[in-house]
Amino acid sequence: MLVFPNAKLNLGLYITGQRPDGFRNLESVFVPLPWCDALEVLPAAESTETTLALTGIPIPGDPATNLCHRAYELLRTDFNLPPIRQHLHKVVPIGAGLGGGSADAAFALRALNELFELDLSAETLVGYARRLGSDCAFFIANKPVFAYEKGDVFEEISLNLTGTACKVVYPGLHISTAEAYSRVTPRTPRHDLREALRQPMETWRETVSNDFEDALTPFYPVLGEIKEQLYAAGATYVSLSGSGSAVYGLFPGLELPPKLDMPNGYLVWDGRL
Ligand SMILES: C[C@@](CO)(OP(=O)(O)O)[C@H](O)COP(=O)(O)OP(=O)(O)OC[C@H]1O[C@@H](n2ccc(N)nc2=O)[C@H](O)[C@@H]1O
Ligand SMILES: Nc1ncnc2c1ncn2[C@@H]1O[C@H](COP(=O)(O)OP(=O)(O)O)[C@@H](O)[C@H]1O
Repeated sequence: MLVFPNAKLNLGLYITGQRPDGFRNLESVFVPLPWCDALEVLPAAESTETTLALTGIPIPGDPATNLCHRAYELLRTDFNLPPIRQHLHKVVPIGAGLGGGSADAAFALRALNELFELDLSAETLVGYARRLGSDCAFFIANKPVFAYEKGDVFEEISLNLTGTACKVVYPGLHISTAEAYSRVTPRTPRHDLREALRQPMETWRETVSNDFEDALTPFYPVLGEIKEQLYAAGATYVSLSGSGSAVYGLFPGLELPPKLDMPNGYLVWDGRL
């Protein structure tokens, strides 16, 4: 089975409080971004070992800790799964705030559910996904949601950005999620996010922000430079996604975003949501 795990964008992100379990409470809107990896999941012969082949962008860390493998191991604790062969071709940049690793894990859970006819409901898959990472559960239903608590509890929203031209710029900076959280002091959001997003996109620049962007830009000024470039190119709304370092611009009304020259080593995605 071949699946294409997509990335996500955060529209607004507020760190609202410290939790007793050490994590932070947050509020954000998650939107699917069709920048995709490719993941193949196949049953392997009974006598062979489970394998994971990795191509594309190199993923730091031991492959045994790869989220695709961890998704399989998690289901194997509850179900009698045969050995499998997985091949992940990595395209979405890592540590970019685009949730690529979490998407791989969620799509692996979904693929295993189908391939081995486990008949797990979306709700049950969400339960497994939560155990692999806070972002992971989003990719089970994979549609725009208002996320709160650890970013793993969702409410439907009626926001529709389908077809909006979008440019995502990843400057090659790997910012770990843990580092990003350590730089933010929780506070009450100045604007109600759902209410702000109901207003015309032209107003979002003043009312929709990302607490990580404010905390990280002084340490990584390149984030501010990319933001200025995207606004100068005509974007209506620009923001850091998640904990960075990818910065995106939305260009409603255009077929595709304008071309921009970026330094070598930057990865750029142009397309429509
Ligand atoms: C910041 C967000 C926003 O969408 O996305 P990314 O920028 O990573 O894509 C998420 O909260 C990232 O969630 P995820 O990437 O799944 O993080 P996890 O693996 O669960 O946690 C990594 C580390 O981040 C911190 N963490 C994470 C989530 C949270 N609500 N509070 C935290 O304090 C903890 O230090 C934790 O050990
Ligand atoms: N399949 C995977 N793809 C990307 N990163 C993975 C994967 N499996 C494990 N990881 C680990 O997850 C971390 C980055 O996760 P990712 O979702 O790409 O970033 P972010 O949370 O910033 O969006 C890295 O430390 C990486 O080693």
